[in-house]
Amino acid sequence: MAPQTSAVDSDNLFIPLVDFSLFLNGTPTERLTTAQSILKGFQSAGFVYLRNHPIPLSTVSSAFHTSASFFSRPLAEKERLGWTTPQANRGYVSHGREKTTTLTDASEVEKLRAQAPDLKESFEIGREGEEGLPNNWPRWDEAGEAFRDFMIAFHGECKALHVEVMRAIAVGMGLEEGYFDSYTNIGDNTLRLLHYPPASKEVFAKNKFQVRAGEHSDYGSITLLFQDDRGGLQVKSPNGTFVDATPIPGTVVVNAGDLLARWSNDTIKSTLHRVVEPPAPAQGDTHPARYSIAYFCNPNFKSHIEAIDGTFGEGKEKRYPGINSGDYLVQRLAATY
Ligand SMILES: O=C(O)CCC(=O)C(=O)O
Ligand SMILES: [Fe+2]
Repeated sequence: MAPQTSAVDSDNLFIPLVDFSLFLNGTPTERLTTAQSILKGFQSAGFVYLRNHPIPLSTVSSAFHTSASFFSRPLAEKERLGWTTPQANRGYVSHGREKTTTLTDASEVEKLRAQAPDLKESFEIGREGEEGLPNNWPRWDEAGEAFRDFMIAFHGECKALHVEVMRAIAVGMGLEEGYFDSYTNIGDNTLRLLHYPPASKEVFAKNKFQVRAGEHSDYGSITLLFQDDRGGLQVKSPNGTFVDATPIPGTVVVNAGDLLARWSNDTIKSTLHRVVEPPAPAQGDTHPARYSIAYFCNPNFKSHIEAIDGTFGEGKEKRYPGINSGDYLVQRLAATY
């Protein structure tokens, strides 16, 4: 048996910490038991943490550095790369920051930003080569080119991990391991860089509803979430409380999205999560910035999603009609932007 360790074990929320190398390179028995642990994590918590995953830690670390240098650019430069439509779902998203654009003094900008109700900015990167939907790459000479080249490669590495996690789900379900391959091969996935700017303790103390990211579930198949060591991510437990999903260095947090829950006839859970004031003490009056990188995976946009074999029949009815993956995503994005 693969050892059962937990990343989170609180209030009936048990999120397993799984050694993914045992799925990729283990004995047939290790591969099977690892796949079963992963599936069980998605069925009970909707979340798993994977360690020893195939994306080198140095690559993840470079992704964070590259992201931080992107967000450190002047707001006006980033706003030129602005997100446009749910169909494109690419570009820079600033929340509650537009009013600061006329300020030039950095400390004034910082003060205003700390008071603003929405405490994050993001940059969305889609698949290269999707017809008519180019990425909004920055045109900042070498820095812009280096950013683009790095992120295209990182998108590809995350795409490969999506394929493998879906294979683990297939094996865990007792299906042929390539069952999902024809849904994951195109890579219609979105890489989202996230920056939660420094926020004063007071902003949170003043308003108990103040969060860095409001509670939500993700939309697609799975999300790969890389977080820094600040903390603040919380996952809703079966008891209805929010439990800290504490960062564990070297791991990637993987959670199931709504479309996978639907695809699995609700045997897999898509669980609510949010980002709140970090548990770590602020430096003086201010919490430092937090960075995270979310890679939202989807079945190929052209795929038709019908309940997975084995999740219905023998007294279990099919709960949802079939749906096109791309239409589903656009419909969900249109409701939130
Ligand atoms: O920043 C995080 O840790 C979570 C972000 C998230 O849940 C999302 O963007 O969907
Ligand atoms: Fe999320």
